[in-house]
Amino acid sequence: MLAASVTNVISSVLMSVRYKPGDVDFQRFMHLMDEGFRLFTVAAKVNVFPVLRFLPRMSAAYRQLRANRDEMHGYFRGIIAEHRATLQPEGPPRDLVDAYLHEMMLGDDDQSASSSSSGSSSSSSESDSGSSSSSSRRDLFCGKDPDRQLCQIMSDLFSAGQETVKTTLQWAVLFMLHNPEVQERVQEELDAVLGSRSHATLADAAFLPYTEATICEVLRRSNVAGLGTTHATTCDVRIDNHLIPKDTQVLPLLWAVHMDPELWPDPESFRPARFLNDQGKVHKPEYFMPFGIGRRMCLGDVLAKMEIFLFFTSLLHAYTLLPDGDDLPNLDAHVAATIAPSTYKVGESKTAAEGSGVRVRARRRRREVASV
Ligand code: HEM
Repeated sequence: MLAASVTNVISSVLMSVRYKPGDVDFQRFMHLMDEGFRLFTVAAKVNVFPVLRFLPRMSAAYRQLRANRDEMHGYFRGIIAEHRATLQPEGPPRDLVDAYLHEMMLGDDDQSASSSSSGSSSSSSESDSGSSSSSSRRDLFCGKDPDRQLCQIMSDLFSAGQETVKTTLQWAVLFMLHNPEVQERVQEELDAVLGSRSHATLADAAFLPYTEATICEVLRRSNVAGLGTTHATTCDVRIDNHLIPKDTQVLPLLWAVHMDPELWPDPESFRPARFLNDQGKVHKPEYFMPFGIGRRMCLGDVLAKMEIFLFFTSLLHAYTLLPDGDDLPNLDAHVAATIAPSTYKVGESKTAAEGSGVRVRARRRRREVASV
């Protein structure tokens, strides 16, 4: 259920599509995504030891990854074709696909303008700059097959935007089961600020410091993207006594930053108060970096923070999350492209979503509490 909700955010932004959990397209998508993340961890070792690509298991993983990517791109090509057929060139873009198609059309206009001006007049500084901007636009759209670049952008945003937010919410629920006193304090704050309103809006965030601190602690403690992504040194770098030569691939281990006991005393324990100052206001130290840092930090951090806030507050305002039975689910993590919790149940299923990893029943919160 979480996967469907989170997927609908990114798929609306990208291509104005929304899925129901039982949709065949959606099920297939989730399968390709899950398999992709699993195979990626197998195949990624080849980046470090290229000789491994000759092992049958590795080459099979690569072949399957390629087949899955082609299937996904085939689906995206269908969406792009539909968009092209219904595109309003002068209208506001409906989504990212429209915005991209608009840019492509501008690229085509630039190209025809620059070829007609180069045929009719001698070069001027203006036409020089015009042709260089149109050629860079053409480069951006990958020359012969511009839709391929768009398909890849859609795949990247889909996989980066869906898995991370879904997994963070799964951790959030799990930490609430383990820390009922935190859950209760978040609910008290929501009751006080929202009153009888059914859910928070983004404008409420500034008045919910404990809730925001709790979300920060979920992001720190879960380390969903704890391995960062690969970067490279642009010059020789020395750290303590280690020389990292120019052009070395480097993985920023965000997990180590967030679990460093010198920065976060008792780092294993879940304590939202770490992110509150003496006045009870949210304080985020510079070494809190769940979305990375610098120019290539997460492109979706703003969207992700909005989504996590809205989903988390909606859940906790409507439900109290309880463990299924007496035993708490464990906090063991599965390390793949992301760091995810093991499958677990929450209470009994109210909505009987068979096959989902998270089952939220929990009591509907007493409305009289909300109105106090
Ligand atoms: C809780 C949710 C998320 C977390 C924890 C997260 C974390 C990260 C991290 C650590 C990086 C690597 C930064 C670096 O290399 O230094 C990254 C990159 C990226 N993320 Fe996210 N992310 C999240 C959600 C999203 C969403 C919702 C989107 C898309 C809408 C997204 C799109 C991307 C993209 C495109 C990159 C690559 C950026 C680049 O290389 O320039 N992420 N993310």
